[in-house]
Amino acid sequence: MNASNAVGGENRPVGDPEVRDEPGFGEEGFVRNEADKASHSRFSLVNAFACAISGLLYALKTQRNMKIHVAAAVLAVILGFVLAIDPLSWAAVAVCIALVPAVECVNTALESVVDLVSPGYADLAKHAKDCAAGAVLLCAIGSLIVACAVFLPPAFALFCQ
Ligand SMILES: Nc1ncnc2c1ncn2[C@@H]1O[C@H](COP(=O)(O)OP(=O)(O)OP(=O)(O)O)[C@@H](O)[C@H]1O
Repeated sequence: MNASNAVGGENRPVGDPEVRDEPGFGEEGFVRNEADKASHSRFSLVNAFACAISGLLYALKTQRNMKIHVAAAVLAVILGFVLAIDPLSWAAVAVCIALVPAVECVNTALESVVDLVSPGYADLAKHAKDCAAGAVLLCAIGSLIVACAVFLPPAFALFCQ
């Protein structure tokens, strides 16, 4: 299947120079096609970071769950300082803080691709989205267990002394 887009209801290849200048393709109409990838001419490390940050911001803006993950991460960091957790506990908290939003980003990416290729109902689309949501749920449950293991003992010690 050829990569294409539907600006203004038309389907044209993403490498079409006219498409690059149209709204909806980044502020500078930035789109990479196969020729760009082969030449590596237009894609610096800064571009790569900018795209990654743009993806994180997109997920944060559009996904309610992402906002919840970020709020939980902020709460975990505050609790970590208040309860003076040890370095190993900080490492466990840091892994959870990175892992859950990362999986949510992958979930968001998968939802976007599914919506692109299957705008109407399809059993496979349902399974794909449900599995991705399941992955987020598993990570969130694991992180909750880690949070209980890390924060509950020092919290009890603090309030029961
Ligand atoms: N094209 C489709 N075909 C079949 N079922 C779909 C389709 N799109 C969505 N669904 C069903 O609706 C659910 C919610 O999909 P939606 O795209 O609204 O994700 P969401 O509300 O952002 O979910 P999440 O909370 O996991 O981010 C999916 O898990 C799936 O069961």
